[in-house]
Amino acid sequence: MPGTQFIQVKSPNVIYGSTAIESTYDYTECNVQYENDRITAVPETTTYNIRTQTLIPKLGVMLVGWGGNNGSTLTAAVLANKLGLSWPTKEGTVSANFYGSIIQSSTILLGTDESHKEVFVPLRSMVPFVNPEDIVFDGWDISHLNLREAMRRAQVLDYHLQEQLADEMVKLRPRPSIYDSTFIAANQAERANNIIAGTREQQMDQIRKDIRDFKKKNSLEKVIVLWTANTERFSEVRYGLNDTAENLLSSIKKNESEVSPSTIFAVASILEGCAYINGSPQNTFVPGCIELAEKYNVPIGGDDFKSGQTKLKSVLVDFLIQAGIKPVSIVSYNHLGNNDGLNLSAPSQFKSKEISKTAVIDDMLDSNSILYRKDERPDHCVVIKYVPYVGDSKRAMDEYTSEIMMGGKQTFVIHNTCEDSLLAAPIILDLILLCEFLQRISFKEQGSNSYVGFHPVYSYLSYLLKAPLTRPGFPAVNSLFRQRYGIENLIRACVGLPPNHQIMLKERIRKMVSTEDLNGKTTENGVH
Ligand SMILES: NC(=O)c1ccc[n+]([C@@H]2O[C@H](COP(=O)([O-])OP(=O)(O)OC[C@H]3O[C@@H](n4cnc5c(N)ncnc54)[C@H](O)[C@@H]3O)[C@@H](O)[C@H]2O)c1
Ligand SMILES: O=P([O-])([O-])O[C@@H]1[C@@H](O)[C@H](O)[C@@H](O)[C@H](O)[C@@H]1O
Repeated sequence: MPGTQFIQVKSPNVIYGSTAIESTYDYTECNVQYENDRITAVPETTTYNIRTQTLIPKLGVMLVGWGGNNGSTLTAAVLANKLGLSWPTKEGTVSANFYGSIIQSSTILLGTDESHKEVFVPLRSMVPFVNPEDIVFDGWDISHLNLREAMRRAQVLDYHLQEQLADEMVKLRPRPSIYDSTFIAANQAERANNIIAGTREQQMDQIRKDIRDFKKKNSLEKVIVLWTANTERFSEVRYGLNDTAENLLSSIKKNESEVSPSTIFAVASILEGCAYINGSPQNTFVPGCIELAEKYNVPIGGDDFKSGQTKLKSVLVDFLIQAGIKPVSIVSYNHLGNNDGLNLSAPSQFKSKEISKTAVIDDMLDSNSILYRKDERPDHCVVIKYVPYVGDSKRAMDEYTSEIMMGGKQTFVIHNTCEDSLLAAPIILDLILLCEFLQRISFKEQGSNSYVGFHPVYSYLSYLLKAPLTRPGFPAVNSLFRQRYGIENLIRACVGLPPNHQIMLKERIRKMVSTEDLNGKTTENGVH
């Protein structure tokens, strides 16, 4: 398989310019109409000119919760790859890699060669992405530990790797952050020694100042802010508080206690023109925050990294229902011993996680009215327990029971050890790289004069998130492979390639042979 040199598409539908790839793409969707008891499908094709800027910006990433297990692990992993580190383990020498990142470690089906062999190429070789090793990291944490101490506290990475990274990681120290003890578990209070004092407006102004300072000090062209801090309880959504952008800004000015730290970070990022991604399950994006992002056209995405137990669920339930098998009972239990688990041991914070872990199958259930009556749901139970000894090595145990033909039952019992931060770190990296890439794409309908970008709610990030935030009025898709196909086929569209349809006619249509091949006589239709 070729290295990661860029794949060139040779077609009249794509031009590789010095600063952009310009493609012409026939986008076809199928509009469904209901007429009494009849359903009608009406295909509709729109031809777009797609422009993908190819100049890669100097990118800065500011992590909220930088000193946590995920934040310190991601920072360490990128640094280890940048330095090309290897380290001894009891199984032998391990080298730094980006396994678990679809952009860094997955491939895409490009087509078939002359021997009909399918050719897969690195996803990142189709269009330019930021090189993770060029990212400049910064961030905030309510804990004052530097990243070397945080990495040690996390107990995620091997000792010999930590030792090699220590001198660089010790230089990184999280900025003071916004702490509100009413939003995260009381058991987090002892960590909170690195805090911005003042009103919500003063705190937001400091966050905005931090972003500008980071950008200027590192001569950055683009900054993305990502929340990987602890799970907050849900904020109340209330008329006059956070239902509109204006009311949300006014509530911050009035120091309203129901405006969460995560929403303040989101507002600060949007006002600074920086994309904001929420890696936790709380409802950071209250309606007023979404409206603000739309008003300033600043990308937002969330919620809650899809890293382990739920990621598997979004595959298994999709497979079962698409196979015409009816899941009737799903029990997802896990225990973990990291600080996230400690925070989640509090009821209000667990509730946020329970919502995101439970809602992930709704779109799949609604997709099959043969198996499920409207609003019929399987028993679905989510349990999370805090067991300090296992640390970041979360132990997930699932039982899926389904009805099969003629009253039969099928039951899966799964034990799934999810190394939480080593699964989440590449997810966070992909959220950053994909979010940055999406900002470089614009569309022009043929015949119109101007190019437009994506709606600021980046639902392409859904593949990486348990509770996908979508544009108001549009449904969430949780099926993992449908989410992945959306990303793949967007990338193909950017270089003028049609979607991967999997019909494979070249193999499956009977071969039309020339009449000379048969018996020297001309037959009517030349068909074998
Ligand atoms: N596989 C996974 O690890 C996974 C998957 C999905 C979601 N998540 C979510 O990601 C988040 C981080 O997970 P983690 O394992 O790194 O947790 P962690 O507790 O190790 O790290 C969170 C960090 O955030 C800090 N923090 C808390 N409130 C803050 C604030 N207001 N401002 C700045 N910093 C703050 C804490 O001091 C801590 O260092 C959690 O919300 C978790 O639910 C994790
Ligand atoms: O992503 P996933 O493994 O389904 O869900 C996980 C939870 O089950 C777990 O308790 C916690 O470690 C993480 O925050 C993550 O959200």
